[in-house]
Amino acid sequence: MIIAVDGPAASGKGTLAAGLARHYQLPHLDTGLLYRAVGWALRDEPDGPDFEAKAIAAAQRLDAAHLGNLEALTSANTGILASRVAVIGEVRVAMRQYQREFARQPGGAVLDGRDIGTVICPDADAKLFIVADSKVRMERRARQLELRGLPVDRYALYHQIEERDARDMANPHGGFYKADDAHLLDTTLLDIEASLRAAIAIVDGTMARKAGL
Ligand SMILES: Nc1ncnc2c1ncn2[C@@H]1O[C@H](COP(=O)(O)OP(=O)(O)OP(=O)(O)O)[C@@H](O)[C@H]1O
Ligand SMILES: Nc1ccn([C@@H]2O[C@H](COP(=O)(O)O)[C@@H](O)[C@H]2O)c(=O)n1
Repeated sequence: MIIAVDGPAASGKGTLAAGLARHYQLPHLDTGLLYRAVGWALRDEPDGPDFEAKAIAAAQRLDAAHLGNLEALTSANTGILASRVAVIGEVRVAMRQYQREFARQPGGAVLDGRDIGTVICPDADAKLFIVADSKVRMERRARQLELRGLPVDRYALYHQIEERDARDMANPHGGFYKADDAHLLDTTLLDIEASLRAAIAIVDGTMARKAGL
């Protein structure tokens, strides 16, 4: 079974995808980490003239087995860099095959990102599109950073999330929208457990319908 989980920044899609993977005992790929790894490779020259060429080269040599530096990869600045490299068509092409192979492994997989249900796995068995109010997303991200002992400027964080959303939604090479057959799940008023219960109910319902039950 392939489960596609998409949604904007800090909507909770990674948390839900990991919970679904545990529940259905499937491997999970956070595809945002791939883009973050390419963005991170460009951290020392974010405004250099060769940004695009270097991003493409970094994407083409990316070894997805080495996404270990989570502290650096999940920082807000790396998120911004990731959204900048993600608008480069050749970067997206270089990432595609790995994601599709991951999805097609025996038994299936859970993938979360922005274009899983639309571009990477349009035939996924179940698709979820996770949303939450921007201020709630900012507050969740702020608490996540505070738990890591990092200083948080909520005003800056809110604008970083908005900037990333705006760039992602305008991405001419993206498929950053809800697929027609994806189920919308708004987690604004749901905690993590309630969101996961709702997501499992959606997946079970989708699979039952497809099996004609
Ligand atoms: N329903 C929820 N209620 C409260 N907190 C949540 C909920 N869902 C996720 N969180 C928390 O919000 C933070 C962001 O969640 P998560 O990393 O899953 O979002 P994401 O959409 O994958 O983010 P990104 O796009 O930046 O990778 C985490 O600290 C997570 O524990
Ligand atoms: N399938 C995807 C996943 C991510 N991106 C880009 O990477 C940025 C970081 O992703 P997070 O999921 O970790 O927030 C994101 O803002 C997108 O620009 C993507 O293009 N496609």
